[in-house]
Amino acid sequence: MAVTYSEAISRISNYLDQRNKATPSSSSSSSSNGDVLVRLEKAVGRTLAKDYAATIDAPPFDNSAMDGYVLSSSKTAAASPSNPLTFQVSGSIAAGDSPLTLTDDDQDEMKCYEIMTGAPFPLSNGMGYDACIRHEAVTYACQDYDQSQDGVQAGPSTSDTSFPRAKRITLNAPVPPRSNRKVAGEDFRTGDLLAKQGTVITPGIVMVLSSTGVERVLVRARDEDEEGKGRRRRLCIGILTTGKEVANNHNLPTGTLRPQSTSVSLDSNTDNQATVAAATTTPILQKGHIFNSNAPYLVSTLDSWGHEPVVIPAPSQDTPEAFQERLRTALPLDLDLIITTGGVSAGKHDYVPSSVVDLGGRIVFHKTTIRPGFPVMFGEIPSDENETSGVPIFGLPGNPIAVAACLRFLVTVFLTRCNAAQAPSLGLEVGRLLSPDFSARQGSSPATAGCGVEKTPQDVTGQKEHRARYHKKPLMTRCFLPSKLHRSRPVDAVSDTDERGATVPGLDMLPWVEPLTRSASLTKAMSEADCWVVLPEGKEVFEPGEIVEVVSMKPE
Ligand SMILES: Nc1nc2c(c(=O)[nH]1)N[C@H]1C(S)=C(S)[C@@H](COP(=O)(O)OP(=O)(O)OC[C@H]3O[C@@H](n4cnc5c(N)ncnc54)[C@H](O)[C@@H]3O)O[C@H]1N2
Ligand code: MOO
Repeated sequence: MAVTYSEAISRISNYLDQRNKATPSSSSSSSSNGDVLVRLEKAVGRTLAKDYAATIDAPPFDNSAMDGYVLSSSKTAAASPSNPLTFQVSGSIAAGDSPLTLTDDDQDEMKCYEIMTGAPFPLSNGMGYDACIRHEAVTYACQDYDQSQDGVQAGPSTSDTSFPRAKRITLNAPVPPRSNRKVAGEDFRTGDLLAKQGTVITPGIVMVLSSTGVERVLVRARDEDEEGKGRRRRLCIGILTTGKEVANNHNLPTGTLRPQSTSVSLDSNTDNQATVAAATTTPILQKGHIFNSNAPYLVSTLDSWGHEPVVIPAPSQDTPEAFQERLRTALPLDLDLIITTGGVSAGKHDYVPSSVVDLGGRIVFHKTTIRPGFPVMFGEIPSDENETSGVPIFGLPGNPIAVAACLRFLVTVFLTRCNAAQAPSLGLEVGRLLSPDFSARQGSSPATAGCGVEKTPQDVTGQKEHRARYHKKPLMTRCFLPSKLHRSRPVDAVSDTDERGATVPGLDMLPWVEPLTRSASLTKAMSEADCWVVLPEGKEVFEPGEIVEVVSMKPE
């Protein structure tokens, strides 16, 4: 059962109340002059010394936003409760698989394939399987169930949504064309400028650059005094990313990042161009794979907050056994916290929560009514030796913006309550909501983050321009939207009057906030965002000009 955001926070606090933990600290610094090449995840707060453009389309291929079934939407047009349509399940497509090429047979008959979140859509000549339906939205004939195989059973807390093994599925309603399909290039296209020379690097920029395969960046030199961070206590935090589709391009140093400096000074280098070129060559991406943006995002953010991220090598295979083995080998590192990404929702390979249980640990909560980040899990696995308390573990969803939201709004609660180290204050302020036209930026990606912009009735008839749109979200969900803060009034902002046209004093003093995306996977929006807009539970519709909570994303 999903818990509310406030329940999730109080469970984290209660969990920590029951522990009494201290953590050691360490410090280091390095110095250099001239432009330097530094590892991307060490570059937050530094200034870019050159432009960075995308070297691939992102996502690189059309892929599924949900765990479910991929089929031809046109064949579902006649489906209704009185005319249920049955589809044969021909096979399964996992994230990391090469895109399947459909046969004529596949296209002619009432067939479908299981497809997992992030898995490539099948290739076809035009017609093809264009849409995915979530597995929770189909029905199964009883004799088709076989939950005893395939490691599908995911433990007590996930049994409600584990992926059934079925030979046939039945639909009672048409599937809209291209549903739940994330389209190649909808985030950004090859050649798009992702970050300009002179920009101060934020974790959001780390996210977008790493999703195009950048590992090191050229930055301006500075006197590295580490901003006094060494005086603060740090938590040692293990980072483990899962998913066989995630290319292991970011050979992030395993173990702590602190002791070594990976920067290369170009000041006295006679072969600067060649060095930069060699360090900025994009690694080759296999079909069906994506670059890992979660690990660099987590490492860089935690590092900039003064913690000590430790990269745990990715599991050798995408199996529960290999994942559990990695967790076991990380235990002697004496970690204060483990953060994993991916594998927590409803797919066949989503084994993180069940692995926590299999390792003898416990789940404190799994799923919260937040978007993005709904499937997030928090729990504990037993420690290595005779420790009385185990190692706390956050299982964050795989979608990069869900990772960012969960880090900011759940993991920071843990850090603050642990108190040892720096956790950024929420930097709360309020701003007035702008309702931009998301469609310009969203491609055809579904609103996996659960919040969208809808037209008012007047807008639908074409009588008003887009500022008449409003934000709509599920009533009891809390939404976190990566947004841009405008200190001066944007041209298309609504007026400072109330519904009756009366001027509201003081309203013109507030900044404006422009949500940039409602998707959980568009990393480019994260690179442009400087704050989060928080849309609370209990309210579905947010009008343009409405006052909302704003949380800064600026590096501390
Ligand atoms: N049938 C359903 N499908 C999905 C549901 C659901 O309720 N029913 N929930 C959706 C939501 S919400 C989210 S969020 C995602 C999260 O799923 P997982 O945590 O299991 O994550 P994955 O499936 O492994 O990956 C999701 C997505 O993110 C990409 N990814 C994974 N790791 C990385 C990385 N290190 N760097 C960049 N991108 C990464 C991955 O390729 C997928 O596209 O599930 C929905 N599905
Ligand atoms: O809740 Mo998931 O995090 O799309 O976005």
